[in-house]
Amino acid sequence: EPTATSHCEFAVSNHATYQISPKSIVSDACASYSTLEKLNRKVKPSVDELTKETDFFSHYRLNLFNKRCPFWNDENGMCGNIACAVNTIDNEEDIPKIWRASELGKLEGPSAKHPGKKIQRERPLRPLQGLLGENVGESCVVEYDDECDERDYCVPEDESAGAKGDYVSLVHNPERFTGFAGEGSKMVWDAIYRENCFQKSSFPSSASLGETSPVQGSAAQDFRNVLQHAERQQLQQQHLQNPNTNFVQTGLEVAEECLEKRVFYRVVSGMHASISTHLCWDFLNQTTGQWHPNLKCYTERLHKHPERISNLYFNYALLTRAIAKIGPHLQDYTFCTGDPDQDAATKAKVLAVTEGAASVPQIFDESLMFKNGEGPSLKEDFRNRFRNVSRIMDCVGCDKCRLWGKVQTAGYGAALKVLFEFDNESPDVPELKRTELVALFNTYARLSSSMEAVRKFRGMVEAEEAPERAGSTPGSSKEEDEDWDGVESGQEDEPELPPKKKQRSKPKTTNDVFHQELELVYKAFKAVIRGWVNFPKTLFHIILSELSRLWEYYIGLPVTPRVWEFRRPNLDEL
Ligand SMILES: Cc1cc2nc3c(=O)[nH]c(=O)nc-3n(C[C@H](O)[C@H](O)[C@H](O)COP(=O)(O)OP(=O)(O)OC[C@H]3O[C@@H](n4cnc5c(N)ncnc54)[C@H](O)[C@@H]3O)c2cc1C
Repeated sequence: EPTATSHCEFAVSNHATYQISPKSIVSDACASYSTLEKLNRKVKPSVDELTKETDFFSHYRLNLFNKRCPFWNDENGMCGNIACAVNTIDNEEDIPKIWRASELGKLEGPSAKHPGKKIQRERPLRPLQGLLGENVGESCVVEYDDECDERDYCVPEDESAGAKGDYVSLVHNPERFTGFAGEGSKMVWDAIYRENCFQKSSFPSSASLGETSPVQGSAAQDFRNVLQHAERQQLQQQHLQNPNTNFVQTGLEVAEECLEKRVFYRVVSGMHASISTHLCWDFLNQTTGQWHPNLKCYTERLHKHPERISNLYFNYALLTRAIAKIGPHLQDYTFCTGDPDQDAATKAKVLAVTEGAASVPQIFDESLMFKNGEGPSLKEDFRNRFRNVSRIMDCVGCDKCRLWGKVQTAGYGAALKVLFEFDNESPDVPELKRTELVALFNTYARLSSSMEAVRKFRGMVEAEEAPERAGSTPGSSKEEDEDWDGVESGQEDEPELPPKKKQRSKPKTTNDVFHQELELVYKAFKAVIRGWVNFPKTLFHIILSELSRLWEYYIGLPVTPRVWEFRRPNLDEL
């Protein structure tokens, strides 16, 4: 199995790298799918314990109701316009009220207002006066310091004057199907993805790590390469005449995706994939009222789009790195001022998670980002866009979706802050606020449970596709698990499958084996022919790039590193 270290380089983002196979490396991160899954199996119990069983991490303070959607005109404040309305099925009137989207989206469980300074002073140990429940340690929940820092990637929840928000229980409001759909959700997702349009000037060519190599490019790509080459030469000429000339190119290079922009997109898409996974896993059939995993929902939204699953795994790698990095800074953190026992227990649980996350080194290398000359302005742009995504969350017209949307954007924001603002060598380390820590660890827990759900869904898909293997428990056939992570499954909460899937399979006939073999031979034949057909084009690109390198050498310029190599074909693609 490829380990994190043996492949720790930025892979080329082409479709083949999205092949969801245990050995594939998640591009832009440095770990294979199976390494990440194995890590998740190890760390998930601690993550669940931390987020479900500690007062500190199971409550979140946010301003859920008093903020206006700043992006489109809505007279009624909270996205009350028709486009934002929650709707899934046409005849909602016909279904019982409790199964309607409007009900499903409502917040559940206890909630409490942020106490004013006076109450905080008078009742330091019970500032919420038992509103979240008698057993909740309020000194673990209330956040006293409301200051925010310009290094934040999210809009701090306490930004608007006066409204400090409410404390809500994350355990009482699981992220699951709510029925929020249609124009309302589409507008929000569209607005979020629009934030990915970075300014061209933010991207110097040196940031274009991992760009598609000419060997795999199209004709348009070749054309771009030639133009870029000419442009680079022109700049170099100018630089020779005037050493003050800036080496930043004028825009052609942004047709390529630079690493930072790709990371931004992947974070958003991975978050979207995680939300989709949860709503498909905890799905309500609004006509029968039954909650169950919805395989069709998963297949349509995720399985048919392996790049979305790849983005989900990428986010897991990114957050794992952030959690591992923050670990040492939490050794001296006080989680509960008024309850030393709970404080110690919470810290022990936090450290179990951070140490688990640190057990696979080099999962993501943040030092490769924002490191060139334009780093600071690019970082600024990156941060502002991320803040905008947080603001867009106020346009989500369903309370529970808005809650989890805000928790997760704050969680990714905190992760980015840890990755890009924490320098372990420097004494100037920004402090993470309570809200940020809660969001960070809960977002990690969301990704962790999405990965587990994807693993089980994958097993269900395989069981559907290969009925002869249906005798084994879905998602945990010994053979498959050994492929994926080298351990036998044994999860007690495997989903119930329809009865037909549980029947023992009939033994394979010679005919079945013959057809399977024939299919493999056909696929191998296709792969060979495809290789032959592509060979002249590949050769042409190799010659072109070598000539260009030769020319650079001849005129005394630094020679561009070679972009092609001999590699064995990837048999996973068969
Ligand atoms: C912030 C937020 C939180 C939400 N939380 C919940 C929730 O908790 N429960 C719930 O039931 N619903 C929730 N929703 C609604 C849910 O995400 C979907 O919008 C809804 O189920 C409708 O789905 P859809 O099939 O129309 O496609 P959508 O998921 O709305 O996707 C819109 C379009 O985006 C593209 N797309 C989809 N997934 C990805 C991806 N991963 N990467 C890149 N592009 C993609 C596709 O082209 C798709 O057509 C939430 C929506 C938002 C905006």
